[in-house]
Amino acid sequence: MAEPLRVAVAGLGSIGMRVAAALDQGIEGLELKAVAVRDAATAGARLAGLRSSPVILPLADLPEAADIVVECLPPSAFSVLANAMLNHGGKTFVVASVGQLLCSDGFLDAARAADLAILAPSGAIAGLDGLRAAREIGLEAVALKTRKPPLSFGDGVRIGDKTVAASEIKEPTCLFSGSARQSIAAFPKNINVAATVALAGLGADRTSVEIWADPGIAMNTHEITIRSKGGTITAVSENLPDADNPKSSAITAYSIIAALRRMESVVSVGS
Ligand SMILES: NC(=O)C1=CN([C@@H]2O[C@H](COP(=O)(O)OP(=O)(O)OC[C@H]3O[C@@H](n4cnc5c(N)ncnc54)[C@H](OP(=O)(O)O)[C@@H]3O)[C@@H](O)[C@H]2O)C=CC1
Ligand SMILES: O=C([O-])CC(=O)C(=O)O
Repeated sequence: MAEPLRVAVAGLGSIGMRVAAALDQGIEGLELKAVAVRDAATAGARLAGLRSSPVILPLADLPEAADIVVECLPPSAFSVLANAMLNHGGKTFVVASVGQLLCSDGFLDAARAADLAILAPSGAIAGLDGLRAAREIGLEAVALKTRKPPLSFGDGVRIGDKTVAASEIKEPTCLFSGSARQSIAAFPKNINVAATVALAGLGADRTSVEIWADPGIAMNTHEITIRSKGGTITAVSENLPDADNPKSSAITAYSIIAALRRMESVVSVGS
């Protein structure tokens, strides 16, 4: 039997902790070998419930220790890991902070040159299967409308050049309208899904995005509308905010776990 592939998880927050726990529970063909945390003093508590004993390493050392590195970091920590991945060709980089792929100039070209495989799971959005097919027949327009409860943007919500308390937003309020690239710059922790849609479809500048804070909803809601020569697809995801981090939808971690499970499965459905 082949040796299991070694997996490292970067960042043990709301998403990373669930991914590490799933690997610990067992995903065929994969083995949790290493993790990176911001503060080593918290690592013991985070790893206490696991059966396996992954080594705790600095971010930049993860690529050496693993065949697959799963990034679950805040956007600000992404580039340290991404640059380290470039020095380790032939590995797989599974990315949660997908927006950073649009922000890092030249990273995708460098990854191609380094034979680095980048995998962006669907995360908090559904409908990418249809988007991929529509791209093949001929895309005409792709639009993403994201609505979240005000608290999903944090205590302070940015509206134009002002920041207001989430509790002060009493009606649906448009926070942003523009391209996917601009949306990531404006809301890096809230709209990675725009980058995922852009990469699968019309690109960062031709994918249009609206972001709304809506006190009337409880779910992080993403609606994607795809117009192509094959017709129109509309897909709506209504996601529970993650209990540990309401900016992120709870389903996101499970999309990464599902992507890891697919790597070694005999049948691949819906790709
Ligand atoms: N693709 C998608 O559809 C989605 C993507 N996301 C993105 O996924 C990413 C992870 O989200 P989430 O888990 O909710 O975020 P969290 O803030 O819950 O977790 C991030 C973790 O990274 C840790 N960390 C910070 N700096 C470092 C460092 N230098 N080295 C190692 N660990 C570090 C933090 O440590 P500490 O706890 O000590 O601060 C924290 O535990 C974010 O960028 C988020 O925007 C989110 C939702 C959907
Ligand atoms: O989790 C979500 O609903 C979406 C999100 O934060 C992101 O795309 O960054």
